[in-house]
Amino acid sequence: MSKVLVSDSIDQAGIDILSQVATVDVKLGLKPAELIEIIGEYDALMIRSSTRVTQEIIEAGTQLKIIGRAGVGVDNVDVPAATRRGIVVVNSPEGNTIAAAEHALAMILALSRHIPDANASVKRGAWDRNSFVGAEVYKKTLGVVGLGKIGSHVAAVAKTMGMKLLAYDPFISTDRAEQLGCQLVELDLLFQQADYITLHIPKTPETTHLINATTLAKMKPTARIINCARGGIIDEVALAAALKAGKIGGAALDVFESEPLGESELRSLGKEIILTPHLGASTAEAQVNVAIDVAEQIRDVLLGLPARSAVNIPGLGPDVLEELKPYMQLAETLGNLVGQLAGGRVEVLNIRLQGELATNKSQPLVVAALKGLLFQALRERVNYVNASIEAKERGIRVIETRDASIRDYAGTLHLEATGTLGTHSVTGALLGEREIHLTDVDGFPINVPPSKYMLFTLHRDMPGIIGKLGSLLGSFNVNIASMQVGRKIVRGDAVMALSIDDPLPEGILDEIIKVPGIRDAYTVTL
Ligand SMILES: NC(=O)C1=CN([C@@H]2O[C@H](COP(=O)(O)OP(=O)(O)OC[C@H]3O[C@@H](n4cnc5c(N)ncnc54)[C@H](O)[C@@H]3O)[C@@H](O)[C@H]2O)C=CC1
Ligand SMILES: O=C(O)CCC(=O)C(=O)O
Repeated sequence: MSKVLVSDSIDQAGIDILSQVATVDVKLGLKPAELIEIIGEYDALMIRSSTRVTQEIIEAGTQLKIIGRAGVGVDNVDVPAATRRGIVVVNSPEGNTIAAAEHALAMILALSRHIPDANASVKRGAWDRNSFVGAEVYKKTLGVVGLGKIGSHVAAVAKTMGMKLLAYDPFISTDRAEQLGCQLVELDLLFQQADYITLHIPKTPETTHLINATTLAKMKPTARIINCARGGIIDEVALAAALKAGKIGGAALDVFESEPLGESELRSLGKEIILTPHLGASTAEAQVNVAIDVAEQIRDVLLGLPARSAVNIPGLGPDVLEELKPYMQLAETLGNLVGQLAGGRVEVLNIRLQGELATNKSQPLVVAALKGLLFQALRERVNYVNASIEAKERGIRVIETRDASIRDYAGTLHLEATGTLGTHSVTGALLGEREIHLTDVDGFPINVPPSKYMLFTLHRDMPGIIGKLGSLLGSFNVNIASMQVGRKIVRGDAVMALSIDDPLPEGILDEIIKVPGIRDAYTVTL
């Protein structure tokens, strides 16, 4: 049974899902050295934001197949190191969107009305109404930096509070911004005009210290900055200095350059600053959402299925991936089959997407086919993450064609590869949305579900051949589960596809080829 290590606190709903397929160990508060010492035993690691998954940890995780981040930001995971090792990194892109957006909105209002300090003052026994005169957000300008999932929700709610919205996001269209009631502007203009600036961007080299002494100097002296995105987007030293000097009006921070926040000037400031300990995603609802979302993906990957929100494989929306998943399994099975029929050293893999598949995104299917093709060479080391890189390193060229015409099935996938055993092709389709069927081998029509052990023969369609093959297999104690012959013309060439219960014993292929009429025989394990 697989083993999963959960090293940050995760909702029980996630643990329950993982427990369906794995032994789950929850070990919180591990020091890096302790994690390095034990990670080698685990197939999966599930974290939130406290565990830093460094290259060293990834290298020590010799069995690791997947790292699941129960949240959005994966900046606490060395994703390139994981990719190099073929480890899938998944997150929950939407599970905590509302929670983080509502935290930012709460920060805006709490900062405007001095709620934390007023509350603390009453609790101390005072009744001071003069020190806490606030400001209204109505008709004020909110500058949203990053109009993605969280930024959009903040904008939508702020709009209903009567705020004027400016937004900066170089990757969002004017149309989308307009739909949200935002005016897309350059960053400098947003800094100059906004009364509130809320950050909803990832931390990248471009966004690190985006808010610094220079940009702070462009803002209104009354401007309030909210950061519920990532620490390090704001230069904390510059922010503390600007607040002290009255160059800006206030700040509310949920995230910090270093977490937990250590010694910091920020702690010494008064009601102009609100600090929360990275609580953006800390709602009961969000924690259930992210735990389920990520645990399901870990479960799927441990079962050999693709993950819907992998950050280090060519991404597709979860809906598209969910729809493509059965076809990805078809592609992988066909890749594995054609790879074994063709033998090693495949240089070109031809993939034809037929029918409804022709209009689909092909990349996941190509990746899945390559994963199958390379399985014999790399076994468990090949996965959806590294299949393309491994194929490229082996000089395998992929040629993709599309044919939208519908034949017998809504969508079929045809793979052809040339290797040390010659050129071979296989075609497959889905029956009833999920059931894989082989519909063609080497140009001969068949209709069989793939099975773990299979035998294919190329033979002359003539009386007695099936009986002879059956007797031969029987003499080697090989039990045939099913058999089908595919032929184009009567008494011409034909292909026989047999499902057998056990692997074919050593040496039997040579005997099969000696049967008069049989020209070639191949055995595969799927
Ligand atoms: N405080 C907390 O507990 C939480 C924090 N987060 C953080 O919130 C941030 C936003 O998350 P989502 O909205 O889910 O992400 P998202 O990916 O939906 O949106 C990010 C937006 O930032 C934009 N962007 C990227 N680079 C930019 C740049 N240089 N300038 C301006 N815009 C840029 C992108 O185009 C995108 O629209 C992330 O950093 C995430 O890690 C998310 C959840 C909880
Ligand atoms: O797990 C958490 O509480 C942090 C959430 C977060 O920062 C994120 O999802 O990016």
